[in-house]
Amino acid sequence: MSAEQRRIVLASRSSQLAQIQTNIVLDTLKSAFPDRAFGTAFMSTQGDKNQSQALYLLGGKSLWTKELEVALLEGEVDMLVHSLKDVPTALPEGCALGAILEREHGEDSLVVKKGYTNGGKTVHTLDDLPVGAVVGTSSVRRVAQLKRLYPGLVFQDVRGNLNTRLAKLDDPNGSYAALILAKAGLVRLGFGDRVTSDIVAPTLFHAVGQGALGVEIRADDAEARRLCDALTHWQTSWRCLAERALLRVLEGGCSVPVGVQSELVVPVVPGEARQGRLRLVGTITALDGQRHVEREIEQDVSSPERAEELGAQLAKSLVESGGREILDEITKDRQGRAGQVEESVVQKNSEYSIT
Ligand SMILES: NCc1[nH]cc(CCC(=O)O)c1CC(=O)O
Repeated sequence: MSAEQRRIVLASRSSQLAQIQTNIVLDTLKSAFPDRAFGTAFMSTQGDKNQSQALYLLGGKSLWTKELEVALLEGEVDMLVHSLKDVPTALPEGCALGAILEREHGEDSLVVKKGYTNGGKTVHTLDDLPVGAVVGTSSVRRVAQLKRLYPGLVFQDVRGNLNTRLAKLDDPNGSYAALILAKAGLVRLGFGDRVTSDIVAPTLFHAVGQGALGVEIRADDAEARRLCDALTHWQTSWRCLAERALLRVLEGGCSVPVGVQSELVVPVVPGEARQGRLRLVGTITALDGQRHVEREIEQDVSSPERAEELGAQLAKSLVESGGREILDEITKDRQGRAGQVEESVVQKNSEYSIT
């Protein structure tokens, strides 16, 4: 290895979860390329700065990524480590997804308040909660899907980083009986023991890309792309590319009530080219939970492009079976309520140091 090799700088948001995720990628790269030099940079984004406005009304799809992309395109950093679910389906000109890492937990989890009981009975699942119990989540996807099945529960917004949210939950004077959070985030932050139960499909379809890490690079950076190949888990990648293709057709970000479930069954045939049977389920739910469309597609795929085609095909089927009306209604509602929210001009973020 030559000494002139450039140092590769990984960057992410400065939240604790983002830093842990960046270090996961850093460690993987270091062990795959022990002779190379790597650095990290952490910065805050629009989403971090605006903690009071409901995510649903903030609207912008690039809340968590824009400032980072500016630094990437200016060549100050080389790889952005994101929770894939926060990455818009359309990337800015010059940016590309270099890697998608293995998804260990795609599902959502219920976290019940410490010491909370329903009339003396332990609460394990949503079914054990009493009518009127307050469940905290800031995701319209979760609220829409769960309102439909649990009309007796009260869903309330909760913001802040995970530590803040858990503190709000456990506050003896607080109003939440439980929270719903992505399992992946809880586990990575070391709060896996707080998971009371998982909430999975068909009760709750998770978000597109949930639980997987994505690495964004400059589209023309061949070296970064090569390093990314060592990070990619192709099975997760094909599943997530299909999920993202579905969302791209629906023109939504992480703040639309679109849920998915995917599975790639790979035949055990040593030496054969990559292939598998991809099953993808997609859902669109009205914000009040009254209408819900659910469609499924299953096919043998032998390339990521084919997986994406399947996702796009499923999106069309969702749109044609009532999804279009639900999405149009949400757009109208949002335009009415968020008229005053301006997309702020994103400037270069100078409050970070590369280490
Ligand atoms: N925007 C929130 C967000 N983005 C990624 C995660 C968790 C990690 C993941 O889903 O990969 C979370 C928190 C949550 O939804 O509970």
